[in-house]
Amino acid sequence: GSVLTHTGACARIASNIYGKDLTHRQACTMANTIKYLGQEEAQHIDEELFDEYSFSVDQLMELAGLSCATAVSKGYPLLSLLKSPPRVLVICGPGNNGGDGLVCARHLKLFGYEPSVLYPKRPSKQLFQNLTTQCEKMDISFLTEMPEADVIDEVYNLVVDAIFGFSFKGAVREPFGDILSQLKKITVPIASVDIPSGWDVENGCPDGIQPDMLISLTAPKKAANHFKGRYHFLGGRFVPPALEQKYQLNLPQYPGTDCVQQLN
Ligand SMILES: NC(=O)C1=CN([C@@H]2O[C@H](COP(=O)(O)OP(=O)(O)OC[C@H]3O[C@@H](n4cnc5c(N)ncnc54)[C@H](OP(=O)(O)O)[C@@H]3O)[C@@H](O)[C@H]2O)[C@H](O)CC1
Ligand SMILES: [K+]
Repeated sequence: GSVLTHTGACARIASNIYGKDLTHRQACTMANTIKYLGQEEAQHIDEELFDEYSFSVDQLMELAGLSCATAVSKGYPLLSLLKSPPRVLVICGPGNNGGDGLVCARHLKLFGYEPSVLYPKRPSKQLFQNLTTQCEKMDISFLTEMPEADVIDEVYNLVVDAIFGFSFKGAVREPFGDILSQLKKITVPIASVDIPSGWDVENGCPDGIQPDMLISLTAPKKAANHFKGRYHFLGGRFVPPALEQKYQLNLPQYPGTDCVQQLN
């Protein structure tokens, strides 16, 4: 057939194959055929990484959190920040998404940012205690309560949302309802880890938070179809090729040795 530009290829896919009501972003996704995962599929892949491939949570969390800090440094470089010192608020939830946030905070500190962490519901597992100690020992401050939206806008350059990931279900329970309602009011950018918190993992949430950056880990989840922010990154470069093939993830090639790649 004829040689098509990227836009032309996406337009053809949108109109000829999948119907005319696709956005350019959706058509791109299909043209590149990277798979967007449902909730159960994401959980199966996660289990398989641990049970069949013998990874430990610590290992993958370290790579996931490093990816997040790297994506933040690409989207919001230190020299571009409007407020000095380069403060970043990292909000961590009670599961592994929150663990990714703690790792991200530690790497952001190493990159020269000044992260503060809000970690209101802490699991008793040793892993999370260790990650908390590592942050404390690096002089990362832990907040005792969620700042009001206007205070966040005044003090911080951006917020990393590591509250909920692919295991989120049902109506948001406190204290996270209050936290998310403040996040809906802020004007500084939000960078969401894996899924914008409070969004249904597959269907999104039209009146939820609207992050400026999404860092999808392993592979995007279906909710990413509803992401309208400026930066969509893929991170978590740890998927063994056989697992990628089994689930037909069709991950795009990471550039060189980078741990993240920008999807759009
Ligand atoms: N394979 C990978 O790519 C890896 C991804 N990682 C990250 O892990 C998360 C998934 O982590 P998981 O621990 O399974 O779950 P979450 O962090 O999404 O959330 C679980 C906790 O959230 C609570 N929860 C759930 N729903 C609600 C709600 N409606 N209101 C309030 N709280 C809620 C839940 O609480 P319970 O009381 O139900 O226990 C859990 O405490 C993935 O997204 C990645 O970010 C790994 O780091 C590495 C491998
Ligand atoms: K999140």
